[in-house]
Amino acid sequence: MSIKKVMTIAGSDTSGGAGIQADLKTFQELGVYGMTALTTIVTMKPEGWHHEVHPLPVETLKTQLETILSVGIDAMKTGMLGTVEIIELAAKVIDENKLGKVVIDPVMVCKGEDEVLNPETTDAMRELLVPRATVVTPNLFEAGQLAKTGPIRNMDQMKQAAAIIHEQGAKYVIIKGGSKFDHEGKAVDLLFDGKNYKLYETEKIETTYTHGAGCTYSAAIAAGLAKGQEAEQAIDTAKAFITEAIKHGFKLNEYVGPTWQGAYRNLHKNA
Ligand SMILES: Nc1ncnc2c1ncn2[C@@H]1O[C@H](COP(=O)(O)OP(=O)(O)O)[C@@H](O)[C@H]1O
Ligand SMILES: Cc1ncc(COP(=O)(O)O)c(C=O)c1O
Repeated sequence: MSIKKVMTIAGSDTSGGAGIQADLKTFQELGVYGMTALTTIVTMKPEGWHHEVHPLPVETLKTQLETILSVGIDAMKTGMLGTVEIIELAAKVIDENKLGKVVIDPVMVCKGEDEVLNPETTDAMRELLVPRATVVTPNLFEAGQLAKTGPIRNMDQMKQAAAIIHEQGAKYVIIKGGSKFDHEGKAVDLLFDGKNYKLYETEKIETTYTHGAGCTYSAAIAAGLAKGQEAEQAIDTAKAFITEAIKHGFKLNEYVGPTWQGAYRNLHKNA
């Protein structure tokens, strides 16, 4: 049996819910082999759980990429990149290795944190990574930033932003309405492939335990692409996977509740 290999270029979430930790758990659950190129380490202050970001030297990232690419990969994803230099490096690696199955999760801030956005990294993401994406997975806020439309409040604005981001070069754009978008009480994501819009509607799960949802979702898409699925099929599975993981999100401490990637396997145990 040949196991497909996926690379994630992302940050380490020391609390285990998001970042490369979420990516690796998702890869494992979906039957692909994960390899990690770490950009940064995020720690949380026990009092108040404020995030502190500890970037790694770019040279260390380069060495990790060399290691992974010497093995070879079937797909890749990006998560928290942090600096323009790292975004440039990711773009270079995609080009030099002719990587064709690329999921870009344009992480801009951590959930619940009011970090100041760095406009330069947003610009670099828009100009260097969106054009190289097979699938780009912005949440509502990130979609507004990439498309430069400002806040997205209704379906027309969501469609407009998706079309603009597609125009920037991504083959598939999926904007995650998630819990923040109000659409008849449903959690709605919008997929645009340049021709058609497809709506993913699921029940809105009443929970705040969604830490790592975005990372998990994009990792699941990358796993599907690695296995040879078409983008839409990979997104269908990723949506079912994340919905189950959110349903089984749990309280880690008084500040945070991660999603549970192990939930999907139970759904299929008796199938
Ligand atoms: N409360 C919820 N109920 C159902 N689905 C949700 C909920 N929150 C997020 N999702 C889904 O989880 C996935 C990740 O979305 P989101 O949490 O918005 O990403 P991010 O972590 O990047 O902000 C999307 O498919 C979104 O629709
Ligand atoms: C390393 C890292 N990557 C990504 C994220 C984004 O997480 P989410 O999937 O909840 O949007 C976080 C948030 O804490 C993080 O620490």
